[in-house]
Amino acid sequence: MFMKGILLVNLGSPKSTAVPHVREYLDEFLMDEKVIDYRWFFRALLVQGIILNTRPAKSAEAYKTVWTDEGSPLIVITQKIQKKLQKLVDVPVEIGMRYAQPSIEAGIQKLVDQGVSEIVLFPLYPQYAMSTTETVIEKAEEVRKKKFPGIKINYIQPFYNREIYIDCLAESIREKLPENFDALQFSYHGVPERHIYKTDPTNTCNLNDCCSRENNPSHQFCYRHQCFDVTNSVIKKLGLPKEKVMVTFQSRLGKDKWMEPYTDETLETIGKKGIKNLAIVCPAFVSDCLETLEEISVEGKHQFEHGGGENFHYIPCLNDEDRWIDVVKTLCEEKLNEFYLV
Ligand SMILES: C=CC1=C(C)c2cc3[nH]c(cc4nc(cc5[nH]c(cc1n2)c(C)c5CCC(=O)O)C(CCC(=O)O)=C4C)c(C)c3C=C
Ligand SMILES: [Fe+2]
Ligand SMILES: [Fe+2]
Repeated sequence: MFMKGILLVNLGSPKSTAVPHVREYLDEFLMDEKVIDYRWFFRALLVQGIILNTRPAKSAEAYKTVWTDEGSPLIVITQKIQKKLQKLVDVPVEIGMRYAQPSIEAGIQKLVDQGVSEIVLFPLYPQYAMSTTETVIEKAEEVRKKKFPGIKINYIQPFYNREIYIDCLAESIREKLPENFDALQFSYHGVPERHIYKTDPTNTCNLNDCCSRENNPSHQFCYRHQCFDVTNSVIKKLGLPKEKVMVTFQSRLGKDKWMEPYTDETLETIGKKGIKNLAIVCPAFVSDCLETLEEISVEGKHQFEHGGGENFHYIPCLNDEDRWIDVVKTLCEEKLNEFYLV
């Protein structure tokens, strides 16, 4: 009898806010060729020769502002999701991080120690990206082949267009929206434009109208399309007019051209254009983390106020809301059941 289990995978955080730990984490993260997709020599030159000289100290300061007594918000929230899900399913649930600890390997080992040989692995990213879903699957396959050749892994695909997820996100936003707002901004983590072209198997995405066209086969791997699709589906559910909604991309790094418009530049300018009351949500993240709690809630608020805005309202991620745990459960159970079919 094959025993099944679930591995929830998130991005990962440094071990602590100490600069050496942040450096170690950034080194692993940014030396991933699915994240900084230059050839090894140029990646090492950029990451180890330039970025790691200054960024760890700056990032460590940022992490200090969001760190809790229990640790990194991203990891603490992922653990909360694990605990709640574990109460709802009768197979073991563990977590693994793509970078740093607890690793994907440690998560699989914990499952194997409990007798599991068939794993449903859930990359906790609604939209597909080379730097998220793809690198998680690649890493898990590498670990499986090297260390656990006898186990099977079934991967949950990006769920950006699943109705249960859209309903859940829309309801969560509806509950948290302030009574009066001039605009609702959807701020997604950005990626370099090059990544979109690189992962498009059809070579048809022009980073513009193609992302909004219906049924283009490039959509399956187009992060940009998937971000717009989530936005459109959610605002339809909320009954919001398009004129009241903005989509922007945050967290860019380096000198490459990233997807536009940029969140920070938008926040700096919209106040003067008459948007005084802003609500902002970050649906590329299922759990709050440095990029939402510091970059948006704190820095983004300053940028908005600096540019003439008045009321800034950050809408938290789904985190461990019960309705989201139900979605996680449903998506996991679908994949668990597929094991019976093969
Ligand atoms: C949600 C999806 C994410 C995508 C897509 C993504 C791409 C991406 N990120 C970087 C560089 C950095 N990201 C950092 C933090 C970070 N990124 C995500 C998610 C996505 N990244 C999360 C959830 C977090 C937070 C982690 C935490 O511990 O809370 C950081 C580190 C922090 C910092 O120094 O700002 C970097 C660097 C690139 C280059 C990239 C695509 C190519
Ligand atoms: Fe596209
Ligand atoms: Fe990132």
